[in-house]
Amino acid sequence: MQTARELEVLRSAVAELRSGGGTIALVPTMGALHEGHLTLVRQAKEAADHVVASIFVNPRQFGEGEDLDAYPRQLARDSELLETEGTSLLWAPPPQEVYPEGYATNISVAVVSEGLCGGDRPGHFDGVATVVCKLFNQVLPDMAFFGEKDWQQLAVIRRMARDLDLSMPSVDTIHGVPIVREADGLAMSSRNAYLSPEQRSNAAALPKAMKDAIAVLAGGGDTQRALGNLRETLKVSGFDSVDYAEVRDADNLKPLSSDNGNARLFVAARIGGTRLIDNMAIR
Ligand SMILES: Nc1ncnc2c1ncn2[C@@H]1O[C@H](COP(=O)(O)OP(=O)(O)OP(=O)(O)O)[C@@H](O)[C@H]1O
Ligand SMILES: CC(C)(CO)[C@@H](O)C(=O)[O-]
Ligand code: BAL
Repeated sequence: MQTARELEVLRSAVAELRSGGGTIALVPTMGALHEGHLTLVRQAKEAADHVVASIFVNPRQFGEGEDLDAYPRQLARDSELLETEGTSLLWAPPPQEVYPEGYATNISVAVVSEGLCGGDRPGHFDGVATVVCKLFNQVLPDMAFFGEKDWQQLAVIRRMARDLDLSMPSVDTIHGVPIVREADGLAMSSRNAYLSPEQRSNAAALPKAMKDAIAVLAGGGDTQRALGNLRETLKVSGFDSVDYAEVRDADNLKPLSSDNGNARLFVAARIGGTRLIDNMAIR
């Protein structure tokens, strides 16, 4: 597996892969890889001839006071994991390669970015859309893979690809991969590493409380009452606060009645300083 840290090197490595005539799948990440990321890589490998993975902790998607500096960086370990999975090329640029002196462009996707994580993290999805558009243009992949853990992020990226008429990849080849969970149900996330053993054990209350709420909602129970109970359960289970617990349309992310077949439950909650997110279909 080749690692590129400069755009020029990336472009010639991608051209080399292309010269064999095969297809390319891109898997964008911020590193500190876990089984969730590796599942994306495996699905990408099944779908394309070559997998290009990126590792870039994108400063533009972190707000003031967020964990940009603390975010785990473990490039050597991540490279080994990617190589073992048969990744062809790793794109791991330093920040100045992505945002050189004078960089001035922002991509902002309205509507799907509003509320949920977009409400709690102002500017976050501008940062995501901007860097993902750049990654797409840098690699020009035939397809790309993202996790459904970050469901709103996936909706933002698809909206951007549709609105900007992107063709490499086109919106139809932006694939979502179901959430990979730990044995106790907690969605895998690089930020789980911030949790103390006690917090980690308490964190399992999040998927459990969501499943309980879904059982009530799918049975026709009152939405506000079910969401209120979910908030209460999280608080008594060791969570410090709940940023949001909402039912929304799975596709356009507009608020939706829980008896609609396309309804999905979205929750973000904090345990110590760590913010965890999850989402599940209501059915
Ligand atoms: N548990 C998971 N299941 C499926 N996909 C995942 C999972 N965790 C992360 N991903 C996906 O991997 C890609 C890279 O995500 P990222 O590097 O931010 O990891 P993360 O674990 O989500 O980290 P964070 O803790 O910052 O949320 C994204 O498309 C994300 O949705
Ligand atoms: C898509 C992404 C790599 C953009 O920085 C990031 O938001 C992530 O890892 O989910
Ligand atoms: N996994 C989404 C990236 C972020 O939280 O910044």
